Amino acid sequence: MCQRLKFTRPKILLLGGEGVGKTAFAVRYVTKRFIGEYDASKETLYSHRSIIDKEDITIDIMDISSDEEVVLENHVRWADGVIILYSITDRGSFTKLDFYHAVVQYYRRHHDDNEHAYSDNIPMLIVANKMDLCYTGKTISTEESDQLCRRLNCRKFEISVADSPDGVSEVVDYLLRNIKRDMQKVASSRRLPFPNVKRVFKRKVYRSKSDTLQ
Ligand SMILES: Nc1nc2c(ncn2[C@@H]2O[C@H](COP(=O)(O)OP(=O)(O)OP(=O)(O)O)[C@@H](O)[C@H]2O)c(=O)[nH]1
Repeated sequence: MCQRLKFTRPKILLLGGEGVGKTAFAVRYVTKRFIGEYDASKETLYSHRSIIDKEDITIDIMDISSDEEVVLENHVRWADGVIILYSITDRGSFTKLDFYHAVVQYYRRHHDDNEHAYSDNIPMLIVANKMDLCYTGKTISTEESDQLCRRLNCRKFEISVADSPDGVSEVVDYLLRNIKRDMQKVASSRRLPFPNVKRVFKRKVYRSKSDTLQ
């Protein structure tokens, strides 16, 4: 179950190793610009208005630079969707994908908070960033990362935040549609008893009408 069923303000969390391009990704999405050097501040929340499938929404994107347990726990529970980035030039950041994936799953499934029920299956994507550097020598191959993403059951996107804003938009739009679909699924499963009640009620009315006619 998910505690938020309204798509008007979806929340996206960016995770990934140091220097993979999380801030560059968020700034690119919000401003369409790539400025090269970014503040390595602890966490920044970016808010951006956009039209998705004719809906006017505000998207919150959280960029955190900490692997502290409590920080990860709070933000994973805050999010409606997660993007895990790695840099194709940094094997350490690729190896960390398993860790972030496990952390997200763990904190969505284990909590003492009875007031909120969190969605276990939060939409999660993997982004291979810095594809503009793919010809420079030691990089993570597409085949290797495909294999890992299949095992983690995550959709992967290969982009270069530096090269163009298109990949970033494609990733965010894809995640937003998945968040929306999940929220609609939960909302309709909560509405389910009502059509059943209606059907039973209609049947009763019909039966009592036909009783009077006979
Ligand atoms: N070549 C190339 N460099 C990139 C790309 N995306 C980001 N960078 C560079 O990578 C460096 C780190 O980017 P950041 O956005 O600060 O990375 P981060 O993940 O937020 O880093 P931390 O907050 O320190 O964890 C910067 O120098 C960026 O200019 C890309 O697609 N290609």
